[in-house]
Amino acid sequence: MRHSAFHGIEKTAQTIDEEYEGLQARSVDDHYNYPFSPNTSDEFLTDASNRKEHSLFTFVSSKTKQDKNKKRKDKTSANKVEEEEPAICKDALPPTRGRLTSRDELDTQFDMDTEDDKARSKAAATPIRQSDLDTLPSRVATLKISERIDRSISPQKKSKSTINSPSVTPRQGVSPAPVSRRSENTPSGVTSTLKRRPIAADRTNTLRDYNERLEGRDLLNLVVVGHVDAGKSTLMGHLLVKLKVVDDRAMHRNRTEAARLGKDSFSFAFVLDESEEERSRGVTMDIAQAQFKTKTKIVNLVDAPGHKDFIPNMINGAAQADVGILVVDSRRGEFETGFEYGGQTREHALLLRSLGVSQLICAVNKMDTIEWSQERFEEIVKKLSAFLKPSGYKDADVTYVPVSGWAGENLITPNSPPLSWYNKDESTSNTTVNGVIHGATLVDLIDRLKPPERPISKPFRLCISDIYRATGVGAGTVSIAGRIECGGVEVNERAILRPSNDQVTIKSIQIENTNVTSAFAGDTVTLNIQGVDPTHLFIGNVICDPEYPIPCATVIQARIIIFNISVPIIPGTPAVFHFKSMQEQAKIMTLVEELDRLTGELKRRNPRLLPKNSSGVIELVLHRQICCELYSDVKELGRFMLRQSGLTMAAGIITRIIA
Ligand SMILES: Nc1nc2c(ncn2[C@@H]2O[C@H](COP(=O)(O)OP(=O)(O)OP(=O)(O)O)[C@@H](O)[C@H]2O)c(=O)[nH]1
Repeated sequence: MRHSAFHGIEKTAQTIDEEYEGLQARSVDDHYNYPFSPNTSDEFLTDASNRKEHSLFTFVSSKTKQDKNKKRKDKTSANKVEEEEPAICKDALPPTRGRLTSRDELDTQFDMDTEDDKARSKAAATPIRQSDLDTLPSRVATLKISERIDRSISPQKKSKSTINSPSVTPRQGVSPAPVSRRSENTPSGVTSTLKRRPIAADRTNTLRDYNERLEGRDLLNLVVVGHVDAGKSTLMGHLLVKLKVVDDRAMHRNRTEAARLGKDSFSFAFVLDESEEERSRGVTMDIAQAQFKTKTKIVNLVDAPGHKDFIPNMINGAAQADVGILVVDSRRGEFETGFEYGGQTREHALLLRSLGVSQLICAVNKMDTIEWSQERFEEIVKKLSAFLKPSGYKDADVTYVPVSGWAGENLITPNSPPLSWYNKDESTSNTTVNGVIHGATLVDLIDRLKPPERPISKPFRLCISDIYRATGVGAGTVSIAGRIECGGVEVNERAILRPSNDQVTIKSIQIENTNVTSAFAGDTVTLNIQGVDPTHLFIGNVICDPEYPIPCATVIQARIIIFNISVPIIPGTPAVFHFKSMQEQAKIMTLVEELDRLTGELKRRNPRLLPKNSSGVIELVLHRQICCELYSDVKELGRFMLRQSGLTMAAGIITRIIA
């Protein structure tokens, strides 16, 4: 199955290409000296509506692998990309110089919810003034969300032409009214919300079915990231072919299509890059999904785009992942472009860690082009590990493997002659030296990944990442897709949509286009639901257990780690709040505390600013309600990222829901 996508993109292919070439051509010095205008003032966002035409990506829609044209037609919603893109390619994140940011720091700091913390939180509950909220620049977000729903969900808009009609008036009858800032549904100052839901006796059977479905394997959600053109899609496409997930006929079609477009070298990438636009440009633009099995794992694969323009889509994919593969191009100059000169290698690795992914396989790709050089492989391993460790990845959780996606070498079979230095002999194989397990193929390394804990005994929560118009499942049914974050759900169960509170019935559940009777935490599913008003449905909404509804919030307190930003964060700093598959306009209203980055101890209360590479507690106001949990309750629904001007400012966790 695939929820790949295509976009209505307002930027031309030419512009993307020019920027990409510019990126490659830029020297180190150019990169570091490039003029940078961070746009941290309100002007940046209030002006955003005027710049709508310049916004690169407004909509994302989806299709399935099996029937993409049909799905495109039926598609009922699209993800929006809310990023304001900078005119420059300066990396959001720093080159390797000392400490950058550490997810470990986040985890350790974030796990320190002491009494002192609670007292601090209480003291910090500064009231938010309405005038503050009114100044929130929101127009762009509002327009985009409205259009998306307008185009996709309302039943009268069936034809593709209507869907794309520019005459659709944003907000007409579909956009929810701006939320009241103190929702009656949300208890003020929530510090813990989540109770364990006892597993009902009648669920034991479905749990047994669930385990049978996994055939004794572990379920793993895996995202593939890396700089543009590192070879992610080719690598994973070829792996799917080798694992016979893609049959010969389909591969033959890909080869013919690639030849027709004059892009023969992309034939394996076409396995995952299915949209016409992706194929003709040779660039992945949105995430693609597939599933494959190894000896010990059932892997839900997400292939993320590498180009910097598509980082929001990459975040969307990474938000669903438990583990990651970071693909780097081993060619001299190409690795450096992605890693050192403002490419996406570092940013993707850091974003993954910030999203909670702690296990990483680094696939050193295109080894066929450098004659499988041991020296070069070791040089790249050294550079990557010097960066990944201070970024929060433990040595034991990172492995490195030399591969060729194009040649299909070292994916599932070892012992290729050029890799004799890697395979060595029996005595040295399977020993780990600095993250290199001699003799291990890519699939071996996937098999070695530790499965994450699945919180199936917590109340059901599914954060919607895609919305379709359901077909063949009865009138009034809508299909939503997403990953179940916790708990489980069964066919015919009732659930509630938050924040609208629509009561819904789960009519059917699909995993990989197959109907199942139940699904549990970790499963990526499509639910066909009845009873929902389609105009209430938005990406980022949560379908949850009606007895234990998820809290909604517009004002939260959070602990953040700040990246290598150019301008310090001050009260009033606007940001785009990236949370699961959604983005929302936000404003940092109050700086509550500055914390010691390493120990998490209080450095000062009410600081005037939070500088780069620091850590602090902030209060954040969101333009619209989001459904979230405290990090201490459900990690996946309690962490977020703040971006601005196309750059990542900070990663954070929700410590308190204020309103
Ligand atoms: N020689 C060689 N070429 C490769 C290898 N892997 C990928 N390529 C080529 O690299 C180019 C880009 O490959 P893609 O798979 O589209 O790269 P990508 O990382 O998925 O690109 P984006 O998703 O757009 O960022 C294609 O021309 C591939 O044929 C490899 O192992 N060896």
